[in-house]
Amino acid sequence: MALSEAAIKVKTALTEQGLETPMLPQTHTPEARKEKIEHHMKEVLTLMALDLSDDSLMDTPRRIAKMYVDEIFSGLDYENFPKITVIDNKMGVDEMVRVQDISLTSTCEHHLVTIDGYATVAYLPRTKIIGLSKINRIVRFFAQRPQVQERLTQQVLVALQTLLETKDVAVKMDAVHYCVKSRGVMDSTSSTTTTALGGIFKSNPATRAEFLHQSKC
Ligand SMILES: Nc1nc2c(ncn2[C@@H]2O[C@H](COP(=O)(O)OP(=O)(O)OP(=O)(O)O)[C@@H](O)[C@H]2O)c(=O)[nH]1
Ligand SMILES: [Zn+2]
Repeated sequence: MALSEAAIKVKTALTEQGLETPMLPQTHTPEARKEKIEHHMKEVLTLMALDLSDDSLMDTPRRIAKMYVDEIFSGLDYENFPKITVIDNKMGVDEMVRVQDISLTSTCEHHLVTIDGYATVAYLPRTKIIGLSKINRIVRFFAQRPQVQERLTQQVLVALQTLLETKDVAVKMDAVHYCVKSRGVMDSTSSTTTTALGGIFKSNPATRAEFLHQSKC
């Protein structure tokens, strides 16, 4: 399947800015990927001494393969980039558009455990306006990869800057990392905030403050 024009533009911009996830070219179809992952997951679980002949565990390798390829890591494949609706700003909107409390689950690339949080995204329309749900879908696309929160925040910024043809975009994320909560340092209360500010959100203190202080997350 050919990639959409939006997917190609975003991928190119991320690569040029050194913000693309370290990835190899996709060499297998999704079905072939699932088969191979299932095979290797069987080995991993068997090495952990789990009895995969048990009826509750039997399908776990297949479930994990399907979950990786179709769900939590589907954002590694630009064929899954959301269909984007961008329209010309004929009505001349020039005030901040903000979508807040976008729920976000991702996966930490160091431990492959959950990152759970919220994103707030804002932009100042110039020539283009984007369908609101597409902002949530872009956040979700990049969240469905193994991630570090800083890169995820930047990827959403650059994707929107590219599609909206303006630098005036801001992204803030607040998330709990289960690699910090459920293992390792076992801190159950801390959360991490990251911001990526472009254009006027970076250069103008009032716009920056308006975004940072009014965003709930
Ligand atoms: N900057 C950043 N670090 C992250 C993120 N997610 C996880 N990490 C950190 O990645 C680091 C990996 O450190 P290592 O020392 O190699 O791994 P580890 O031995 O499992 O470390 P501990 O978690 O401290 O037990 C840890 O400090 C994690 O907290 C993220 O989104 N951003
Ligand atoms: Zn981690």
